[in-house]
Amino acid sequence: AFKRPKRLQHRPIPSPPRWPIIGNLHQLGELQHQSLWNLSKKYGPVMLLKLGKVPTVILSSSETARQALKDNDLNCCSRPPLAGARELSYNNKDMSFSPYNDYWKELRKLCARELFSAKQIHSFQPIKDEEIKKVIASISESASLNHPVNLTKTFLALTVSVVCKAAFGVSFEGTVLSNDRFNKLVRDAFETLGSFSATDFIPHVGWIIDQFTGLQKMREKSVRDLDAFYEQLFDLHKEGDRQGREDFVDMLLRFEKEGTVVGTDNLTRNHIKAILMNILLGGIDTSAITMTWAMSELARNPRVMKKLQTEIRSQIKNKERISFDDTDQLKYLKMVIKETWRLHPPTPLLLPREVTSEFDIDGYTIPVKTRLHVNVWAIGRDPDTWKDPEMFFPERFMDNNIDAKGQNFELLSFGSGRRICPGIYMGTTSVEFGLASLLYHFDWELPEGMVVEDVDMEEAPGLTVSKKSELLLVPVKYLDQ
Ligand code: HEM
Repeated sequence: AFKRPKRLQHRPIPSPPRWPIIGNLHQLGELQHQSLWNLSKKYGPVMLLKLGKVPTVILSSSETARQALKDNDLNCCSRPPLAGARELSYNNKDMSFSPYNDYWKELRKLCARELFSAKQIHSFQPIKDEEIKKVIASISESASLNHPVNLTKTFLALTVSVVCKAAFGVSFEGTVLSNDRFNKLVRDAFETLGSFSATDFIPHVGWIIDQFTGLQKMREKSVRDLDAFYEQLFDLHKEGDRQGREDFVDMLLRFEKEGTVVGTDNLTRNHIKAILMNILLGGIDTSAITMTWAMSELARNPRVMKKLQTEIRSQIKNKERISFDDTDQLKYLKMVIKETWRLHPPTPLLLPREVTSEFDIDGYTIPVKTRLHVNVWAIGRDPDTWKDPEMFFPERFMDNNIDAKGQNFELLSFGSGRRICPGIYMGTTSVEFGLASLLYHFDWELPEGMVVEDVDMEEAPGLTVSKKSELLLVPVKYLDQ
């Protein structure tokens, strides 16, 4: 048989030893980004794993991430077919898990215009004002009783209510997903999306394993519960029932009725459900997770908390509402949020990409059909990029222009390239507004008997990574108002 001359042979990509059938699956552990980080310290920033039958390359440095997401974006901007995602997205009819095709391109354009534009997001401000008012009133009550507030739940409830009203035009209370159920549903959905499912990796018999481990059952339950929620939303949007401006759901339902073609597809109910899933899962949890991690870091770093509150209080003074112009001036707040994303990127391995044309990274050839993960969590802790990487030190962003908008490969919390998160502005402004409001109105103390070392920073597994234990802090009303 023909053999390539030695000098033209591909260098094999460094790879940990593997077992038959499962390959390297056993090395992943529960917190995959951490296991992969440890492996990359030994095997380098371009590392090949065999996850069952699927060749998977993990990139763990800003330089290798740049080569993939910038220099070769077009060669790797598709998504692999995944069993869990397929069910939750009605056969990949959503934006996040759709392969790279005309439907995805048109859908992204449509959502950019109708949902993610600065104009749309500014139009949601009255909703945010109203919802934050309720949150502040409820925290004030806890403050007067000296009771701790569960900030994990508070942030989730805030983003749920804002997103539901803004994007879905309905009040979340009273829908089939009451708060606590919603919380569990979102975590389960992300866990099923984040677990490496045997169906994807082991041919023919993998699905039996997923039945056995209960993953399939959990997945079916997530799909069923979410479906009931979308159906209720559609009922609430029935013609004639509502007045006022057309919201995002009204618009999608109108497109369905008019037989609108998006790329190659006639928009159907299932397409709409899949798109709503993206907003529900993509838009709510990530922002809430960011705020919870930020407050946890602030609780552990009283110096940073004080400095940030001084900035916020001198900017806001006695204003009744916090505007976009206000948060835009809060330079230290922006640094605190970036530092939070460096250490706690909500989606630590981004969403997986699939290679559609062969290309090279660091001289290694990445073949077609390879699955690609960028370990953003590892990049945020890379000692070659960051001095004292484990330290929470927002001032590190003072002397550089690094931001998270996809141009700086050291900070990739939203990804980069064609698949970059379309909700950057929506997410960033929500996080800025939520944190500024709570830090303006209250000082935050640790519950009685706790010291800063007791704030637990352990992570919970999933496609998005949240803080494992809930964050409880005691609010003290800021009286200088
Ligand atoms: C702090 C907030 C957020 C973070 C950290 C975040 C993070 C991410 C990341 C890492 C990706 C994958 C990028 C890649 O594969 O390269 C992504 C994709 C996506 N995000 Fe976000 N996100 C946030 C907020 C939002 C919001 C508010 C929405 C919508 C309401 C949203 C909707 C989406 C969608 C639809 C995609 C899929 C894009 C595609 O594949 O074309 N995200 N996000």
